[in-house]
Order: sequence, then C-alpha cells, then structure tokens
Amino acid sequence: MIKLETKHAFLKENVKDYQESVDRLHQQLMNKECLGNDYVGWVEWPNTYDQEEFARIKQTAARMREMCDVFVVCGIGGSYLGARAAIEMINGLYANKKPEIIFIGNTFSSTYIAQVMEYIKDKEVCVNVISKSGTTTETSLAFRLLKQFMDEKYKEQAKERIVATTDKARGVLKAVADQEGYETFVIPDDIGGRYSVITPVGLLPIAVAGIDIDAIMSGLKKAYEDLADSDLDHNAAYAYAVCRRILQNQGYDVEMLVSYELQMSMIAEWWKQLFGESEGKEGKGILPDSATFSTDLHSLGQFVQEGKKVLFETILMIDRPTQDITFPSDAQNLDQMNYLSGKSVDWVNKMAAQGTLEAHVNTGGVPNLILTLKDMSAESFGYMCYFFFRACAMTVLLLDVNPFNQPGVEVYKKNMFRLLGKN
Ligand SMILES: O=P(O)(O)OC[C@H]1O[C@H](O)[C@H](O)[C@@H](O)[C@@H]1O
Repeated sequence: MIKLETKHAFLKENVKDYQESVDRLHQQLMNKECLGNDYVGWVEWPNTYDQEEFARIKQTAARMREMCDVFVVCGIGGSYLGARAAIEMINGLYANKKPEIIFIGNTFSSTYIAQVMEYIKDKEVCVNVISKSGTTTETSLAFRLLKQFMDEKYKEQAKERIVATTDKARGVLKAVADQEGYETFVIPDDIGGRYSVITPVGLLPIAVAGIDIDAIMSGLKKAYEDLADSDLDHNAAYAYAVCRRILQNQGYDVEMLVSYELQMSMIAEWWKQLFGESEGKEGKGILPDSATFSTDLHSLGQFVQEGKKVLFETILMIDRPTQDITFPSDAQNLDQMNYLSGKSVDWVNKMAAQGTLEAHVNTGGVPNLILTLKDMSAESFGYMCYFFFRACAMTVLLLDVNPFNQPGVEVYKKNMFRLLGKN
C-alpha cells in the first residue's frame, strides 16, 4: 500500500548491496536483539495490543464526545504530535466537528497558554493529559493550570472529565491521577514516545475526534504483514531506509519530506521527531526537514532548485484526495483560467508535482524518492505509521546507532532546571 519509486539508476543499482546487512538487522529487530531492544514493543503491537483496553478507549471517547465542546489534549513530543497529525490528516484542517480538539502542554509560551485558557473558559471541556514519563515540564505546567480551572468549574465532577495517559506506575502524573480518581490509560514500557501514537496516547484523542480507530489498527496490521519479508525488492520501508543511507553517503545530509496536501503538514512534524530523535546521535544522521508544495515552492522553491546541494526530497504523494473539485468555466474568461475548465483541481495538483519533480531532479540535481500512499484515510494513517516505524528503525540500525533513546534531549532540560531553581 506504500510504493517507493525513484528515477535514479545509482539508487536502484546500489540498494541490493545492503541486502545482507538488512537481513541481519531485520532478524535482530524481530528477535528483540537489536540496539535499544528494550523499546521494540511496537514491532509486534499490531498483534499484541490489549483488546480490552482498546474497547475501553472507544467507550471513554464516546463518553467524552457526549460531554464536551472542546477536548483539550495536554502533552508534548510523542505525547502530542501523533494525535494531532492523525486528526489533521484524516479530518482535514477545518473539520467543523464537535468536539473540537485543541492542544496545550506543547510550549512554555505564556501567550499561547493564556489564549487557550481564555478560549475554553465558557465552553464544556474535557481533558486528556498525556506523558509517558509523567514529569515533562511543559505538560506539568499546563496541566496544573488546567486542573485548577477544571476543579473550579466542575468541582466534584472534574474527575469525570479528566483522563490521564501515562506510565503504569512511575511518574508524578500517575500519583496525581490515582489520588484524584481520574480514569487512566497505560503507555507500555517498551514503546517510546515517538512510537506511541498507536497506543492510547494517540488513539484516545483520535477516537474523540470521531475517527475510526479500528481502521487505524487494520492499516497497522496490513503494513506489518506487507513488511514481513526483508527482501529489498519487496520491502519498500527497508528499501527507503537503504536509499537514505546511500544518499547520505553521497553527501546529502538533509532530507526534505514533501507533501502536496496542507493537512499533511503535521504528519511531517511527527515524522521529524521520529527520524530526528532516532537518528541524530554520535555526530551522525540526516537532518529531517519538511515542506508543503506548492505552497512552499513560493518560498523555499528557489533554494531547492538552485541552492547548496545538501538536500534530497522524499515526496509523500497521496493517490486519491479526500475531496475534489471540478474547475468551472467562465463565459468572460477575464482571469484567463478557462484552459483549466472541466479539469479536476487534484489533477492540477498532480501536474504541479510532476513539473516540480522534473525541475528538481533533471535541472536542479536534487535526488528524489517518491512514496505513494493510497489516500488520507484512517487505515492509510495506520499503515503509514508502521511503514515509517520500520523504515526508521532499519535506517538507524544501518548506522550502528540505537534508534530508541534520546540522551541529547536532557542537556537543555538540565540547564533550564538550574535556571529555574529546581532541585
Ligand atoms: O511523554 P513524555 O514523557 O511527557 O515525553 C514527551 C517528549 O519529551 C521528551 O523530552 C522526549 O525527547 C520525547 O521523546 C518525548 O516524546
């Protein structure tokens, strides 16, 4: 369901050189013997997820949907990006659905936080606080404000409207949830934040947004089955993983994930965390960047076409748009747009993509990989997640780096805590 294409002969020729390494690392990943093997719970997740908990996610989501106008998700990083990415991809940017899903806990911006608090003041609100560690400062700061607001507004009933998704035992969030009697969902120990959208972390907010989470899990399972074989002729995720390594070996240190759909831009943010935190270690890794075309062709297009040759593009093409429009004819044609009359707007988008590909590859000398996804449905979202998980694990293992930790993120936190006077 995800196809990988490239026009570059050097990639096609060299990919198979990696087959032996890929086979070995694939075995290690499947047998939980790879680097970072404490965090590979996501690999078998499509077969092992807790069905009872899954049913409870759906029940809780239905209850929350009844109760609120606004569902506030409080989290950051892996406890934020996946849910937002899924909701925007599947429902679009102006879904006009009830409840509205909004996000907090993803910043220290006082302006943003104050404006969210102001926005929800007179609305019916439910809250999902999400933190694997249960100690992330952005999340804790926002949640204290939210909790006080909810306690004041709903008194005894506040606890019916707050759900905590966190570690089964560790972290202060678990202690708060137990003390207050909030419903809780568990983030498994062996699934890291950036892999957690397929757990209650992502699934509860996604279900509250009215999205069919069974379809997400069936997409996930389908990808698991399609990617069972490590043969690079059949496993597009691993072939993509290898292409990245070949391209970096040729000096391309930046990967720009490009979509032609604005509602995919948060997918790119989610993908950046997945690849950036997994790969950016030991002075190694490709910098994950992103753009939405044709929008950004009018800003970044110049650099891609003629700037320093540091980047390659990975185009995430959507085969079938969620909606399409037939361009109308106009008797006067003052705008001189009649050459498009009767054409579909998606066809125009696809022609823009084709023209851009030719310009970047043939004239600009920018290597391109094309990943084609069927559509922006819930099933495709699940499929795509698993595809990128496997690709990411493989591409980082090929670097001989642990894909599942993020030791560097602690450095800023240490300095910040010192400046904040935390002991
Ligand atoms: O879920 P949490 O424990 O609150 O973590 C949220 C995020 O913050 C951290 O600093 C990590 O770098 C991320 O990998 C993680 O997703």
